[in-house]
Amino acid sequence: MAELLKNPHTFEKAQEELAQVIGRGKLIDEADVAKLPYLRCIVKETFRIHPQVPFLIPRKVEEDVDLYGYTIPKDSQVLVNVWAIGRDSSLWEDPLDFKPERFWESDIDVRGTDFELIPFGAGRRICPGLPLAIRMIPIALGSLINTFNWKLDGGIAPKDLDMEEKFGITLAKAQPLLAIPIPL
Ligand code: HEM
Repeated sequence: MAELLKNPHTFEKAQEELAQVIGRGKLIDEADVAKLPYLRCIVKETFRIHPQVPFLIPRKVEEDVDLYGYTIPKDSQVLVNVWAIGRDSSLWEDPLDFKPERFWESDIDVRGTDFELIPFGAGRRICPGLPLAIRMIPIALGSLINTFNWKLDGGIAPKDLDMEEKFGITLAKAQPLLAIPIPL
C-alpha cells in the first residue's frame, strides 16, 4: 500500500484493471486473481524491493562447504541477504524504482526456483506458508484498492512519503503508513 500511495499512477493502473475485470467496489475472490496480472506484478515487485524476511532464517553450517570457489567453514552462521539481491543492479534494471511492469514479460517467480527472487527462501526449508501467502496477499491488497480510494494522512504529497525501513527478522516500515480510506 505504501508503494502504491507513493506511486499514484501504479495505484490507478491497478484500479483500472480491477474495474475492468471484476467491476469497481467488489471484493476479490481467489478465482479472480488469475485474471489480474497487473495486481500479481505489484505483489511480486513488493516481494523484490521489500522482502518481508530480509535475511531469510539464519542457518548454521554443519561441515566445511565449498561453494563457487568460497569455503564456508563449519559452524558458520549463514544469512542470505535477499534484500540486497532484490536491489542488485546487475540483476535488476533501475533496482530502486517500484516498477511492477518489469514482471510483465518475465517468467521470474517467487516459488524458490529463480534465485534472484526468493522472498520465501528455497529448497527443503522453503516457507511452508507460501501457498497461503501468495493466494491471500493479492486478495487482500486488491480488495483494498477496489473498494476505496486512499489518501495520505496529514496532506503528505506522495513523493514525500517516508519509505525508510526497519530491519529485524522481518522487515517493517520505520514510520507506520497512515492512510485514509475514502468510500467510492
Ligand atoms: C508474505 C508472507 C511470507 C513470507 C515472505 C515468508 C517468508 C519466509 C521465509 C523467507 C522463511 C525462511 C525460509 C528459509 O530460510 O529458506 C520462512 C519460513 C517459515 N514460514 Fe514463512 N513467510 C510468509 C508467510 C508465512 C505464513 C502465512 C506461514 C504460516 C501459515 C509461514 C510459516 C513459516 C514457517 C513455519 C517457516 C519455517 C520453515 C522451516 O524452517 O522449515 N510463513 N517464511
